[in-house]
Amino acid sequence: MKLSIFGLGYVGAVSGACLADLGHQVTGVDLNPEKVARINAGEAPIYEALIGELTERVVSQGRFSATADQNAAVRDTELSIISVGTPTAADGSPMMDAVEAVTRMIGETVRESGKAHTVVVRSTVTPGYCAGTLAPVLEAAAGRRIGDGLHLVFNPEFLREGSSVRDFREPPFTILGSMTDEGADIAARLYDGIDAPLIRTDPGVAESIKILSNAFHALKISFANEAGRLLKSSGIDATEAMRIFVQDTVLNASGAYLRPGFAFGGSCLPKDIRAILSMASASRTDLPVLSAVMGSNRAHIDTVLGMIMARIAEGKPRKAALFGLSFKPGTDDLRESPYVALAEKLIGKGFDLSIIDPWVKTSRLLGKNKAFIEQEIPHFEALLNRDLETTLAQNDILIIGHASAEHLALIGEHAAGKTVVDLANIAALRERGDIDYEGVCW
Ligand SMILES: NC(=O)C1=CN([C@@H]2O[C@H](COP(=O)(O)OP(=O)(O)OC[C@H]3O[C@@H](n4cnc5c(N)ncnc54)[C@H](O)[C@@H]3O)[C@@H](O)[C@H]2O)C=CC1
Ligand SMILES: O=C(O)[C@H]1O[C@H](OP(=O)(O)OP(=O)(O)OC[C@H]2O[C@@H](n3ccc(=O)[nH]c3=O)[C@H](O)[C@@H]2O)[C@H](O)[C@@H](O)[C@@H]1O
Repeated sequence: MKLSIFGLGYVGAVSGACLADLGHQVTGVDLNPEKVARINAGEAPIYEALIGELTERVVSQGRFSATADQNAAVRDTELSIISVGTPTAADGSPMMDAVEAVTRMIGETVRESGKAHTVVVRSTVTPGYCAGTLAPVLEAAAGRRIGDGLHLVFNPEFLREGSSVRDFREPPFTILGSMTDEGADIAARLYDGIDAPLIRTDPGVAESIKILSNAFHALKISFANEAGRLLKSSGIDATEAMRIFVQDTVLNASGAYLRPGFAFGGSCLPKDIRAILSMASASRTDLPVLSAVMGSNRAHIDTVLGMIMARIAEGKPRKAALFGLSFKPGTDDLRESPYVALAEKLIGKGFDLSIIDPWVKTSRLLGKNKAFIEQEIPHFEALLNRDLETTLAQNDILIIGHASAEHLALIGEHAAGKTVVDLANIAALRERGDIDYEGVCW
């Protein structure tokens, strides 16, 4: 199938390369010329496992290219995927401007061409949005009704950053929330070759499944972390309790997101919780549990800050090394990273902080990711990835968010006599008797 993808961020760049790999002819479009140039040079605009080599291969095979010419991309293809960003607006609701602008442009282009076209929305939207808001926009711009050679499908994406190519290839399910049967038939052809249950439903149900999944992930993490804080206060090993707890797959749906650890973050879970809360507020629906999730997450970061400040109260200098800055290992995405939040709090308390994260290379940061870290910690480049040996030698407080196996080995060599605040449950550190060790939930 010849298809276009609008928005070459995590979702668009990964979907574009993976769909090209499935045999489709893919044209990517982005407003950011650097992302377009990178794709055409065979380079992925994001940094994580597998995507670099996959992009290089499908671009060199001529199956994936990028352009800034939006109209040509629509004219030359039969289906357009929308995967532009939907960041949080000031009132907590997701900003739909980019989704709407792209939809309008697609509609106007198909009005001129007179050809059939299918629009597949992959960006996360609030329940009811496609049928209630986007369909009228598309129909008005195209000058035709949906069903008249024009289709609108909401097709949620479930990939996780850091494992996005694998997640694209092995999704839990493929959901097509289509306004027409023919639209679902056309969109289903995208995923020929993907071995996952294919579920057809209406757009509102599909939109709900996506946003509820993310809310449930955040809720589970908060639950596991609160369990961790509670059990630690009673001297009980939360890791062991939850290790056994998740073995119940009869009454508990899955063990994912239920291991106590550090706070959650990233560009999706916090954003989608805010989207749900703004929707609830607009409809005057009281959601006491979901309203508390972000507060619980912040309390978790403050608990770790408290552990570190307790050492300062004991006389240690305000100087620490933080391992891990991206929101999780295996990616350089810093957006709403809880490690950035922790770093910012420590800097605010006057710490001389060194940050080590081999995944984050300042020269590679782009777009919203770059803007986020520049706003949160303007001088981050000066703190990041100083010489590792020197950092380990000069810091008495080591905070382990995430670190490579190689770095963990070096940390182990330098840890004797130091304070280690472990957010990642590193057994090799936890089991040692010669360090001032404190785990976040154990
Ligand atoms: N990052 C993730 O793991 C996942 C994200 N999602 C959802 O997918 C959507 C996209 O997320 P990301 O890829 O992370 O966003 P992103 O912020 O990494 O990328 C969005 C891209 O859209 C581009 N863009 C904005 N307006 C445009 C326009 N008018 N025309 C063409 N390009 C335009 C931006 O320049 C940017 O490159 C969001 O709704 C997000 O909630 C869904 C599942 C997973
Ligand atoms: O809609 C989205 O954008 C995506 O959001 C999340 O994906 P992502 O944010 O990339 O990564 P996750 O692995 O879900 O991690 C999110 C946060 O939760 C934390 N986490 C994850 C797993 C866990 O067991 N515990 C935990 O604290 C991570 O460290 C991270 O801060 C969802 O999990 C994806 O299914 C979804 O497609």
